[in-house]
Amino acid sequence: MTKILTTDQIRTLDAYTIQHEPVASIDLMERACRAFVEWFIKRADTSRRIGIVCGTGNNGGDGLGIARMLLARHYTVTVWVVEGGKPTADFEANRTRLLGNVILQMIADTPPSTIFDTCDIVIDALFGSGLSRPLEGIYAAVIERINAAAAWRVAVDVPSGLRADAPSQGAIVQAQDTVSFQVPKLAFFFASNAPYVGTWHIVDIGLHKGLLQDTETDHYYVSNDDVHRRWKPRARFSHKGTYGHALLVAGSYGKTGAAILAARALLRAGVGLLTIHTPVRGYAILQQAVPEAMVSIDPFEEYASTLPSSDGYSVIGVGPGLGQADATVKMMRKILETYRKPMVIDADALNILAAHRELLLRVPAGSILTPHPKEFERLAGKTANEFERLEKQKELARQLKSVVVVKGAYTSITSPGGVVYFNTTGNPGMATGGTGDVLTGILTGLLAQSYTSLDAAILGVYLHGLAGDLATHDLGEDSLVASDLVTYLPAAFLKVSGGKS
Ligand SMILES: NC(=O)C1=CN([C@@H]2O[C@H](COP(=O)(O)OP(=O)(O)OC[C@H]3O[C@@H](n4cnc5c(N)ncnc54)[C@H](OP(=O)(O)O)[C@@H]3O)[C@@H](O)[C@H]2O)[C@H](O)CC1
Ligand SMILES: [K+]
Repeated sequence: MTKILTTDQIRTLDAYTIQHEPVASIDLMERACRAFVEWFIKRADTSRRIGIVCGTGNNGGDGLGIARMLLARHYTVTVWVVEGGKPTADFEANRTRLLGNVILQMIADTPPSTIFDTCDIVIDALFGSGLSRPLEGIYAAVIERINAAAAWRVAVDVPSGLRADAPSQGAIVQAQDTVSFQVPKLAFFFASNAPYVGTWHIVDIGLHKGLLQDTETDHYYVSNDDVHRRWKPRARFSHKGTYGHALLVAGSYGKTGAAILAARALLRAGVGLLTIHTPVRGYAILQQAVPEAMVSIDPFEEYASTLPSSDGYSVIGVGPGLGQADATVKMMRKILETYRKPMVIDADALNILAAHRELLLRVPAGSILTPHPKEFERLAGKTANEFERLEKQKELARQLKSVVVVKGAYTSITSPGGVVYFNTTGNPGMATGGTGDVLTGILTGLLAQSYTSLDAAILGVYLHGLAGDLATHDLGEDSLVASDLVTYLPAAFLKVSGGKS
């Protein structure tokens, strides 16, 4: 797992590195500038006219150092400094080092709208992790000009105006790319900040490895290696019983497709045996569409009302296309009163829990809940921003002793212990009906194979998004449909298992 640290933790790491490497602060800044420039010159040649907008803190100091290095590589660079804050020592040191290479353009008042017209690229080095309040006045005016420029906007460390660890207000640079030092910031993982952060990139600036390792955090993001470590190869002498028998309670009249998608994904996730419980109207369709599954037929025609005994199943996945009929609510109540093993609860099953809160506390420990933001709001209440929502998500996971997965651009997975894992696969092509049903199937299939609920969630969410990425590679984003995720799931497993699955 790769850590996401707070700005206070990064500051502590800075100070510790300076003291124990040891390295002078200005030389650590030099390392940051060099790391940024190494990244930058791979993406822009010297024909591109560059503007660098600096504050007077260390983010601005980075900007001056970057200017000096790009000038030395024969780039055309214009440097603006927005006057206002007390210059830091490292800013001054880099201002001195830049003397003679370029005339600094000082900005004291609102600049003309044409100020950045001659720039192909604007590098934002106004503010970084030191931002402590909304930007106003001259800073807001300059940011307005930066955002209006037709240039490619690249932010140094953090887009100016964005708080790294808290909700942001006021003027914020809308960067297409953010090049951040050593670790990403929590704000990068919230959909509402995507217009400011753009695509984020991490460059290593050699902060003290030992302390980095020992620094505790509750926030991680998931990489392929992490997921590979969680995937379990199959033993040679195993049989279908080894891989569990899942019960999928899904489908209602007009929404049998959700049950088909979830069932197919469940099977592709490797479950040993699958039984689908569905109303009469779904029986023939499911037997035809998913021949590998057995079907348990509900006495009701159009929606599920009565579960067969839930014994003998390793896991129950409930929700896709279920509907919220009274008889279905009664069935949910019965399941939650009698079944005590982990469940995967999604879609209408979540909405039933939200509408009948006494049922929420009956969720068996070790379950996985998979709400999208709207379903989460119904479960946990409205929140002002994604930071607040994340705290509620941790609280719900703790309360239910279960894993809560909130689906989104960076799906977040919260453990009962309050640790959060941000997924890093997936793409906008997956914003299409049925992808949630596929995820429910994958998670149920993994849980049936005795993955812990946290491993099943981290592995399953990653595989789901990876299948989407592999599908998009061949099909594009516009035409992606939920069934493609099932089709590409085997390829995702092969990638995660290093070809051994
Ligand atoms: N390990 C690393 O990541 C390294 C990062 N580096 C760079 O350093 C910056 C952080 O630099 P810092 O000087 O701490 O802060 P900023 O440059 O972001 O901001 C400068 C000061 O501005 C003041 N401030 C805060 N909010 C506002 C505001 N809304 N309006 C006006 N001024 C504001 C604040 O001072 P106050 O005393 O006023 O609070 C800031 O100190 C990091 O982002 C990297 O770019 C190093 O180069 C190397 C290591
Ligand atoms: K910045």
